[in-house]
Amino acid sequence: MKIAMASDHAGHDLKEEIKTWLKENGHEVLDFGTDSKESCDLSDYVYPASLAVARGEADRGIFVDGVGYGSALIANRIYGLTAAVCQDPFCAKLAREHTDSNVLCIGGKIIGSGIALEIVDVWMRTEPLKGIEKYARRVRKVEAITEKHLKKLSEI
Ligand SMILES: O=C(CO)[C@H](O)[C@H](O)COP(=O)(O)O
Repeated sequence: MKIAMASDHAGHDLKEEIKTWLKENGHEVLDFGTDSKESCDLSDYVYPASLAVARGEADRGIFVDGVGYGSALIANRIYGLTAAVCQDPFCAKLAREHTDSNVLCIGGKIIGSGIALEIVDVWMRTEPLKGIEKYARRVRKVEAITEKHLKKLSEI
């Protein structure tokens, strides 16, 4: 898969570790920065990476900041993106199976690299349970809310 990655200073080191893991496991990474631990503003990196996912230039996104929420906040404002903050592999499994997330957000200040790589591994391998009606229905309802409140990129 082609994965768009982004971080701020707080997520930089973990982003680099995840990037290495993804490449070692046969994935392509589009790295939108940041490139150092110098203090920066998350949206400068997560927004362009989010657009890459929304445009289909990447299959999914993995964003890393201090706690993960800022990245999800930004990504979930973009049509077509469904970002989940995951703090353990169980969250990652359900974020794919139940809510079909296409962006994973992790907090570098709260998650060690060992558990982070487990989260990424599970999230990358897990498919949505589209055959189970209750999950499919819930995803459709979220899509209906999106249609009502978010603009498609082509309409902006
Ligand atoms: O976690 C974050 C957003 O979800 C950011 O990484 C965090 O807010 C950065 O804070 P600071 O500039 O104090 O390191």
